[in-house]
Amino acid sequence: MNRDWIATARTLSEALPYLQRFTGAIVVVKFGGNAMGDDEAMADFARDIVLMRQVGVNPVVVHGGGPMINSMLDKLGIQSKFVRGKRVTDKATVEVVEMVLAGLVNKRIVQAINDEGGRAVGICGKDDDLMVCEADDPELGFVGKPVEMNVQVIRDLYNAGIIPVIAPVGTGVNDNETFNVNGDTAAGAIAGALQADRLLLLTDVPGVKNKDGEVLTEMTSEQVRALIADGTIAGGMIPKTETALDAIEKGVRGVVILDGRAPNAALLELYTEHGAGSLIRG
Ligand SMILES: Nc1ncnc2c1ncn2[C@@H]1O[C@H](COP(=O)(O)OP(=O)(O)O)[C@@H](O)[C@H]1O
Ligand SMILES: CC(=O)N[C@@H](CCC(=O)OP(=O)(O)O)C(=O)O
Repeated sequence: MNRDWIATARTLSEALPYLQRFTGAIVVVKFGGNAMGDDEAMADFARDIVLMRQVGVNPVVVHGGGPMINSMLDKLGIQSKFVRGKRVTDKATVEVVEMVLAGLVNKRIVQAINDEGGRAVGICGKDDDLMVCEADDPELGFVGKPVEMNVQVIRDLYNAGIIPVIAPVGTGVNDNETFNVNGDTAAGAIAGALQADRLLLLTDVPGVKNKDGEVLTEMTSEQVRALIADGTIAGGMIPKTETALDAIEKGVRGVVILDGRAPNAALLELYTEHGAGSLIRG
């Protein structure tokens, strides 16, 4: 018999304890703009999500799209800068952010999942008042900090067999406000409110690296705080690791930062003994 088939059957058989462990689990997957790649990479991601759903997990996708916002802002001649990993967002910018995230990027992911045979429905933090925000910091303009989460809509969707795909655009406490929420922050707030079993943060590096550039496979909250304090964790990795700490404090059982460009990254993490990326636990 073909050796590859035998190896495939063995891999499936070895996955049994993991399949059992994650049946019924709530797994929030943050899909970062840098992890999205081309159509083939998008289809691979979508297939992994559909497979998770097929084997009894409740996947909840929260996405970013920073590079896609950058390219639209460029086309429109609008400048933007980042402070501590977050985009300074004025009125014109927040309109572009909503258009790109809740529109183009959200629907691209929804379509990719549906093309793989799943049932995805795309929403943003405004739908059913899912994510109510306040201004994070006056210096950042319309950047939102989630202050109230109404996650019943997410439960209603996954209980109906649907995969929710969520854009990190929030509503405000006052009427007619729109906030740009960092994708990691939104994913952490959603995972915390759902008391998720896992939060997977898919990005463009294999994990959190130490001073020597080596990936740390397991970390405690304390170790993460030390790496932020001494500057080893910088740029976009700051909101990501802060999100991890916050989510764990809110009751998420484990947060994994991993390379979304690696084939089948999420499946490797959930269903093999090797795992992938950096696992952060209390
Ligand atoms: N200690 C670190 N370990 C790994 N990546 C780091 C670290 N410090 C800073 N980074 C940077 O953080 C980036 C990931 O954040 P970001 O670009 O915002 O990703 P995403 O768009 O996927 O949310 C990496 O590409 C890397 O350049
Ligand atoms: C406040 C803030 O910075 N919001 C982000 C939202 C998108 C995002 O987080 O995208 P990635 O996950 O691809 O980085 C932004 O404007 O770029």
